[in-house]
Amino acid sequence: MKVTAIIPAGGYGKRINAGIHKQLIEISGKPILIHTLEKFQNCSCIDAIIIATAPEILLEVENMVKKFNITKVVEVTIGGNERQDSVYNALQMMVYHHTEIVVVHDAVRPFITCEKICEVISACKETGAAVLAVRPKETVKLGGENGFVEKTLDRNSLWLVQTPQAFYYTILQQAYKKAYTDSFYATDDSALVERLGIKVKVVEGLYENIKITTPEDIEFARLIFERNKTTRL
Ligand SMILES: Nc1ccn([C@@H]2O[C@H](COP(=O)(O)OP(=O)(O)OP(=O)(O)O)[C@@H](O)[C@H]2O)c(=O)n1
Ligand SMILES: C[C@](O)(CO)[C@H](O)COP(=O)(O)O
Repeated sequence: MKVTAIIPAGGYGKRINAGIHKQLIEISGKPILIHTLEKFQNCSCIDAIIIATAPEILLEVENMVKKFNITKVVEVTIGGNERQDSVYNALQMMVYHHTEIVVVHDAVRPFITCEKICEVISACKETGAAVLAVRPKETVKLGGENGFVEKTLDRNSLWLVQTPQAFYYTILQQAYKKAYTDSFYATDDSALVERLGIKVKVVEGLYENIKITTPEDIEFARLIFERNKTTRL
């Protein structure tokens, strides 16, 4: 089965506000986007990669892909206003790059491993839809009115969802079609698939697979890269 990764890289990073698109911030000598792409390039479970990025950095991203020899990239397309729009644009490119399985992964989660990518794909092959997720480490409360706690949630049935998320192409395409018909927006792809009544399998993720979101995440990311460099020696 052919597996294509979609890498949404069309955001800016307002919460980090670094003066450049956060996926282009250099850590350990390379842009975050390249660190992420290299994980997919060097993973035998992935056949092709499609990137959706902001129009103002599209040329820069294309040049980076060439410079760092990310040869699995078959298309760099324009992203949209929301993450969902960026993934949708990339999904439309499958008309030219036929695939059976689609794996969506945030450009700003550079600590993913090939092992976890392959695990999510295997679960998807069995079930049609699978996501990576970790269990909350802390007690989780539901907020009520005026800053008071409504109640304490049962942690054992909660998951913090990450990417990659893998789907049969036909399922994801149908989920996106329905979402746009209903003007429905969500923060991840599996939420659209759930609306079709399809069960999404959870694969245990990695706490280290952070989404670089706020300024302290950049500091965490630098530390993880430094540690990885030393442990590899
Ligand atoms: N219109 C958008 C918004 C986000 N993304 C991508 O979706 C992933 C997760 O987005 P996140 O980092 O949460 O959002 P950003 O929009 O990049 O950050 P912010 O909300 O702080 O501006 C990132 O790889 C980001 O580039 C995208 O492709 N298109
Ligand atoms: C898709 C995602 O990475 C799963 O955690 C996340 O939902 C994206 O979050 P965002 O901050 O809403 O872009």
